[in-house]
Amino acid sequence: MSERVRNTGPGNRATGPGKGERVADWADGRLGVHTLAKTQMRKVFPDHWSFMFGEICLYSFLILILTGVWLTLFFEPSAAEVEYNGSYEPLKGVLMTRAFESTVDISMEVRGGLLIRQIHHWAALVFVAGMLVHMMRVFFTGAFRKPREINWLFGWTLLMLGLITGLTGYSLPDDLLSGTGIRFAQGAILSIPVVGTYISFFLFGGEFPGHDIIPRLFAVHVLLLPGIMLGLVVAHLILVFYHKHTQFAGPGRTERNVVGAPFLPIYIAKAGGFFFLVFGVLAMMGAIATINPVWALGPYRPDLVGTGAQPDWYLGFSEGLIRVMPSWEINAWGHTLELGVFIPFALFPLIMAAIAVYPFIEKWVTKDRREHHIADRPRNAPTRTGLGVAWLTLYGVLMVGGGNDLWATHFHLSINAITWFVRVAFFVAPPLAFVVTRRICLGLQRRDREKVLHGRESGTIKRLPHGEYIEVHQPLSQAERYRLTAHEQPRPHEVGPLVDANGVARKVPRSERLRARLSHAMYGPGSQVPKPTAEEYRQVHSGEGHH
Ligand code: HEM
Ligand code: HEM
Repeated sequence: MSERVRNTGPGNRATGPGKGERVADWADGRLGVHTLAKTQMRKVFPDHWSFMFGEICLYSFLILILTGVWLTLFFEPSAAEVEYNGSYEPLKGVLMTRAFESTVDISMEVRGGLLIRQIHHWAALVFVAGMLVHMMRVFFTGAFRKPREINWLFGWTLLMLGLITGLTGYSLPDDLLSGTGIRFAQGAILSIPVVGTYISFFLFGGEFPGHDIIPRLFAVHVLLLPGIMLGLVVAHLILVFYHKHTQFAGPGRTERNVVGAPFLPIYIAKAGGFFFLVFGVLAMMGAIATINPVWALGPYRPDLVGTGAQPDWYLGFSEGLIRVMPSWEINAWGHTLELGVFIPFALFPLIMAAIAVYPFIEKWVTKDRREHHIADRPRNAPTRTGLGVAWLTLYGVLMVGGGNDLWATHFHLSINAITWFVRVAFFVAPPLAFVVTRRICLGLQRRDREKVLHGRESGTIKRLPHGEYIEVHQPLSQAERYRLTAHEQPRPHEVGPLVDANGVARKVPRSERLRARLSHAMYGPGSQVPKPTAEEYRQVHSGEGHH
């Protein structure tokens, strides 16, 4: 016992450094980890429930890698045709690709195979959902502002790569549903003017479906995209560390400090626990909720399409774009331009790109070059919040379009009526959502103002001696009043007088006028309720002192 203590302990003057210390010294001399750990491990992270979404992305991504590597041990990305002879009776004697057969084998023969497959698929759905919610959290709190614009772009790239990784994974098992997905993608590629056919032949190694696409998608799915994503995730997290996390306004919190718990030991314990929680929930979903039962769908055949064929949820909006688009087609000089497919195909990246460039547009409008480490409350940026909700509404409307068949069968509606509803809602719903959201934000700002000036409604009604009824208001704490009034209320940008002092017309570039107009939309009188001033507060609370 005493031997062990002597060898592994910190050591003393008589015995010199302990073994553990020597190993640590050796490693530190080569990696410099001590200095790194000393500066980084005590890094402080602020706490808020919405900061958990980034962690959900991270953990589901790790779970995808773990389960994905396991799946590669059994999955065979081969389009070679085989006759099924496994244990699942209904498929006996059916011709299929080896890819499909190996997926059925993973589900039926490999011990725990179905569970891992299902965890992988559920994790993919949660991963993309996590990214969308995390992105919207960052958007609504303005956490993309300087210095985090590049990290916003890293994140956005992760989202795009996540969508493609999901699509390539979904296509691997070569069941009827995934084959339909590949066919859909090929149709979209074919619609590209001039080069569409060439690209399709290049990707598929000849006519659709061919023998090459599954092995190619496999390499892309298990190696190329996860590799790039892993690198980007590391870069993303290094930047989160480097910039420090944003925090919500509160007493003692400034643009120059971070108030929260240290990474080690508090955050690492919380994060570790949360990882297992996410893993546990995904394992439970994988265990109890069937997802992609490929054996019931059967192998892919180019001449068949199953009813109710749907992509995974996150691609529902691209499906919607295609389904609701009128089938416009132009035939000229012996060529066909398939606008009914090409326009939606081109709109898809544009809708996504709008979100990528937003921070730069906002910066151009506000001309704000300062760093921002205090997160906005969404209500205090009504125009931005309105735009975010409008974007989400568009996404939602298109998802309804993508599932038009399911809406029709489940709610006994006409599919044409749904298609027309989506066509109209595509143009009407986002602006409507924008206006309604802005009004709600302004209403909430007004409520904050009331609360600061008059306190919180207590629900207690009092009758005064002269007969008047009043509701007793409880004053807010000083900390709460600070929280509700800490935000800035910038003035909109003005173009200034259009004639100079000598009465000569001043040239104002069109871009400047546009900027001033947008700036008014963001910060004009209709976009923010003036927050109470100290003078107003004093007036309300001087003398009469009650509600
Ligand atoms: C694989 C996907 C992703 C992972 C693993 C990930 C992970 C994280 C984590 C753990 C944080 C710190 C905690 C938090 O704020 O939630 C964070 C912050 C951040 N993420 Fe992501 N993220 C991903 C995707 C995205 C996307 C899609 C965007 C935006 C388009 C984005 C933009 C940001 C920004 C700007 C921050 C800094 C936020 C702040 O300081 O308030 N991330 N990310
Ligand atoms: C970013 C992350 C990833 C996403 C979104 C994703 C998504 C998917 C999806 C939706 C499927 C279809 C599952 C099914 O059969 O129902 C799939 C299959 C597959 N994935 Fe992934 N995956 C990811 C990462 C990985 C990684 C890192 C690997 C391996 C290193 C991997 C290996 C596989 C394999 C071998 C299959 C085919 C087996 C099967 O379908 O059961 N995946 N993936």
